[in-house]
Amino acid sequence: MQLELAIQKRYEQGGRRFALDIEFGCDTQRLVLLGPSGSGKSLTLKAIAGLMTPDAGRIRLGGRTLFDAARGVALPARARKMGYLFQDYALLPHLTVRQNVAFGVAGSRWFNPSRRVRAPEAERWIEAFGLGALADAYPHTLSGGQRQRAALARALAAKPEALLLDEPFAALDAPLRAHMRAELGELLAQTGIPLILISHDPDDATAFGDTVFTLADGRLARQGAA
Ligand SMILES: Nc1ncnc2c1ncn2[C@@H]1O[C@H](COP(=O)(O)OP(=O)(O)OP(=O)(O)O)[C@@H](O)[C@H]1O
Repeated sequence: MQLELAIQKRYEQGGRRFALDIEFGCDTQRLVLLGPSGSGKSLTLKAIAGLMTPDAGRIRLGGRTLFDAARGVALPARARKMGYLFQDYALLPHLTVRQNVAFGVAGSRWFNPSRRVRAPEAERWIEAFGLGALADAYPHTLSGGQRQRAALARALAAKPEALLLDEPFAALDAPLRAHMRAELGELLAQTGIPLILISHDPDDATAFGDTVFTLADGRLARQGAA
């Protein structure tokens, strides 16, 4: 993955100010952005996904210009084809695991997959994450780890250009966290899908940080973990 990013964004609201001013380049398959709460990690990830528009700068990924303020380029989020996973897993609560994963395959928010239909691409990921026995279950009946697996299956079923993960293991207990890290590592190696992961946890940098950048107060504080 070749990622070049240089973005600026200012917020001023109710007397609070935040200025994001980040610039880095990376050419490894896996990138981890570390930093304390409020350092600008989620904003940076959202800018890559197309969910936040910087005031200035540019973002290029794999030779594609996703954003270039000076040239008036800002690809819409859907055209960027990122598998973005929020902290809260973002499964659709009224759909079963199978329907949630199939929703990822269809890649359209207007598509309403039937409970009976089995899309081969969805079944592949349900299988890969060991979710077969839970395929007809609804998200509120699953454990944190099971929801995490279902959300990852859904994101990967859409064949994303890159997987963008926001604190993916924060809600899991320590043994499950280690297990999910290993599982995700294997899947990334098998599929070759690039990963950008943001976290507070230095163990995520050890596991996935081919390149690690540490942010502090909206800026790049250093290359590597603290
Ligand atoms: N829409 C917004 N309007 C105003 N300020 C915002 C907005 N979005 C984010 N911020 C501010 O930008 C700063 C960085 O936020 P960001 O979500 O990127 O932090 P983070 O490093 O991901 O933190 P955490 O680890 O807690 O998720 C915070 O101080 C936040 O309050």
